[in-house]
Amino acid sequence: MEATAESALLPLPEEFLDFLRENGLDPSIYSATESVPRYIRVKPGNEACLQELEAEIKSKPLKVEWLPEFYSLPNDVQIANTSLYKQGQIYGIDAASGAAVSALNISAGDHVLDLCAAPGAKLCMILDFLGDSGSVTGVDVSQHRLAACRTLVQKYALGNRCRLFVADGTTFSLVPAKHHDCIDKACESTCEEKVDVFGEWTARRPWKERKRAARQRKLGSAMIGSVLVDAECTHDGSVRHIQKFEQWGWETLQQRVMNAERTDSLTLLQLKLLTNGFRLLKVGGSLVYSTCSLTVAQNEDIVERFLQENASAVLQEVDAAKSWPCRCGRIPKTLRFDPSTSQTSGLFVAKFTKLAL
Ligand SMILES: C[S@@+](CC[C@H](N)C(=O)[O-])C[C@H]1O[C@@H](n2cnc3c(N)ncnc32)[C@H](O)[C@@H]1O
Repeated sequence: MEATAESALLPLPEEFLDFLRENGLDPSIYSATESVPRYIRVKPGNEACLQELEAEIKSKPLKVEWLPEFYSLPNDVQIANTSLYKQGQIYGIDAASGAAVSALNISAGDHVLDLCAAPGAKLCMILDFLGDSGSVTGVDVSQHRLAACRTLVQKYALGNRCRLFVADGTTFSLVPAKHHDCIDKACESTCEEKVDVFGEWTARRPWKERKRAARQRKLGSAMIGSVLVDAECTHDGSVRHIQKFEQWGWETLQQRVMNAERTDSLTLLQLKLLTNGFRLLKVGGSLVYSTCSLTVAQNEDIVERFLQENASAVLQEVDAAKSWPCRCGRIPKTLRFDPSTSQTSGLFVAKFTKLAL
């Protein structure tokens, strides 16, 4: 695959540039990678430890003024070997991902559903927001990715308010099929097989608390005030992800990102995940739909189709976004982060609430 003059500065194949043009995306996004820093989030209350980090990496973490607890580092700094990372005091998470979680406006005591939870950076942030009350239910269809999520939750000592399920988010119900009757046949087959594989995981909790949690589970979706649908997508907005194809081979990029059939089935999956997440949301609650794709097909088109099919859904303004370095999507109130506008990874964010009809 040969690079054209236009792509001379970009190590991108012509097919990918065509994909970007077809989706109205500016290829120069991918040349802004040098200016996109690496981001970390500090566990709440641990900001004093940053001096130690500075000494270790020999670079000063810079406060991200628009997002509490976030700091930027030069993009070539590796944090995996730092003692603060190993001790579970800092997280590696892009600022745009942090913004998607912030958009939910979670407060202590909320019950939150994370429908595509693994590997779990956003789920950990939600748990940190909740503090000592409320709960998070994390769901992911991939067993090995959810195992990584579980490891992360344990590392950051956040297990007490979290339960994780290997299940299909398009049919997941809060009360798993293993213990209760399923709502429909499709759910039955998917949930039973998947939930049995991994089961429900929680850290050890006192008996009283478990009893209360079981009561809350019975109340089911009436409790779910916030839902995050960070949907599976082509990841084309993640420049770091796209760069990895240089090693993996550009032909895999063709299969995973540009394959039209795969994209069609992905958009269907995205719509189903959004629809099911919304079904489980209580009236007046908030749902954030996000993807790390920048294509309209996986973002605004999904939002439009979803709004057409769900009369009780309305788009909401993300108030905090007034001070965020992002731009509006094609639909008012939706948000787009990208490397050149935001100096973050690419991310689309739409926030909905549910009306009582
Ligand atoms: C963009 S990633 C989520 C990242 C995660 N929110 C985080 O912050 O680490 C999308 C996830 O969706 C999961 N997924 C794909 N299809 C799914 C489905 N039908 N139900 C639930 N999860 C699914 C994938 O396994 C993947 O882990």
